[in-house]
Amino acid sequence: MKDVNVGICGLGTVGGGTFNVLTRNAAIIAGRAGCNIRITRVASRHSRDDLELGSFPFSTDIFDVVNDPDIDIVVELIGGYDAAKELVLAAIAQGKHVVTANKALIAVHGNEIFEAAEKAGVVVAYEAGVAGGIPVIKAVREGLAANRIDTIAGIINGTGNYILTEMRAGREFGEVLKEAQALGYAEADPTFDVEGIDAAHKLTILAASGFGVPLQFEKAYTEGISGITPYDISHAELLGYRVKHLGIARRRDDGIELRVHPTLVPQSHLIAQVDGVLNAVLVDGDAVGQTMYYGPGAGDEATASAVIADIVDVARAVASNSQQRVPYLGFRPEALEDLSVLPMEDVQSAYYLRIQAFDHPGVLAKIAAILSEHGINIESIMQKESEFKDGRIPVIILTHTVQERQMNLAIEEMEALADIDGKVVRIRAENFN
Ligand SMILES: NC(=O)c1ccc[n+]([C@@H]2O[C@H](COP(=O)([O-])OP(=O)(O)OC[C@H]3O[C@@H](n4cnc5c(N)ncnc54)[C@H](O)[C@@H]3O)[C@@H](O)[C@H]2O)c1
Ligand SMILES: N[C@@H](CCO)C(=O)O
Ligand code: NA
Repeated sequence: MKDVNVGICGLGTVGGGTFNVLTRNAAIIAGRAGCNIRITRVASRHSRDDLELGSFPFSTDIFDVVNDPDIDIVVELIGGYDAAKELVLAAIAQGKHVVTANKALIAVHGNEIFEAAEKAGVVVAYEAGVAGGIPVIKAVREGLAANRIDTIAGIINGTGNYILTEMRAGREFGEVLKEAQALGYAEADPTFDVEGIDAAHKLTILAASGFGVPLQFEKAYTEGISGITPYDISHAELLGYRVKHLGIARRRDDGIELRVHPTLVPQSHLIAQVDGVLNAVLVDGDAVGQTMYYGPGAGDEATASAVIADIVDVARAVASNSQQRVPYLGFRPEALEDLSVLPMEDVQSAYYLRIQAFDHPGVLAKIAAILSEHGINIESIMQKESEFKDGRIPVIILTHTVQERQMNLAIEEMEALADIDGKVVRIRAENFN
């Protein structure tokens, strides 16, 4: 059997997991790949005493991997933008294939990287970057190749889902975030998880590869979970909904909705049942209907599973000298459609609203009149006995689907009423029927 040589850059959570699984399952993997996949070099800022690294060269300089003429595949697991981009472009320039788990890099610099890789005839594979161990890029680019895909939505950040799940059980945000960091789930900068930036990176990649459009991360709408209160989580539950942090991409005739935000989903929907570090991605194709992909979204060996699946794909091509490639974004570059991301005001959604009203006669009628003027229908309304004993009563409303522009105007008018205290809390809601 032929040898295919792999160099790993970055020996942290994912690098360590990749090393361990490739070593432990070498025979199984060789049987599937039809070649021996050998780690012949590792580079990282620090070595790891807990790994049995063996006799191959280890260095602290990642460019030692790129410059090693014997290496066929460079595995980028350092994370971040600048050094990773330099590394990947240098590998491509040397005619080496690249496997990465770095969704930030692909979402922000992917158009440029893929163009360079196409010219050089090398693969840049990124399955581990999207929904961790779930083979969702494989599903979207290959398994669903027959379909026109119009909706991709799901829970695509493990850390955020872990936090929301634990908050539902009454735990405190900061404490749970620290736990997710200790478990190796969180990004180097955990605001990427909590503020939805990481989910927006992944959604950008999913939308591009599912819809066949260029990567447009800078136009994604991103709202995090740091403003979600236990009060709204429990009141959503009373209404039969669960608060989840979702990425939602919709292809419409006039453009693409690309948005990450906390979302109410019916408790009965499969997505509502996805807890902890697990992720789930729902894909709606015109031929197949709705399919859902579920599994661990982060963690060392779960993510390594996806890294190695990409290594196997590339190794098969290297070992058989094949020039056949799956296009980077599922579609040939010349077939990508010039469809741009819609402004958030054009997005359509249902809404959960929490309004702190003073207990004045007629206040409910005024709220209803404002909503009605903007064509917003009420699905249900709940007026709570004041828990604050200060004359304010929370009014909770669930609306039908409406354009965000209309909702913005209605909220502005409600907040201007003397009968209403402070800001109206708004959380979007989706049914995915
Ligand atoms: N942790 C997860 O569950 C997970 C899941 C999917 C994708 N990812 C992605 O995988 C990548 C790695 O994440 P991680 O959690 O393993 O991070 P990590 O911080 O645990 O590991 C990164 C490693 O790279 C090394 N490194 C960083 N920059 C370097 C440089 N310039 N030169 C040499 N070494 C350098 C660090 O010393 C560290 O050992 C990131 O892009 C991340 O977004 C992580
Ligand atoms: N920080 C990311 C890692 C997986 O991409 C998450 O929690 O989902
Ligand atoms: Na994946």
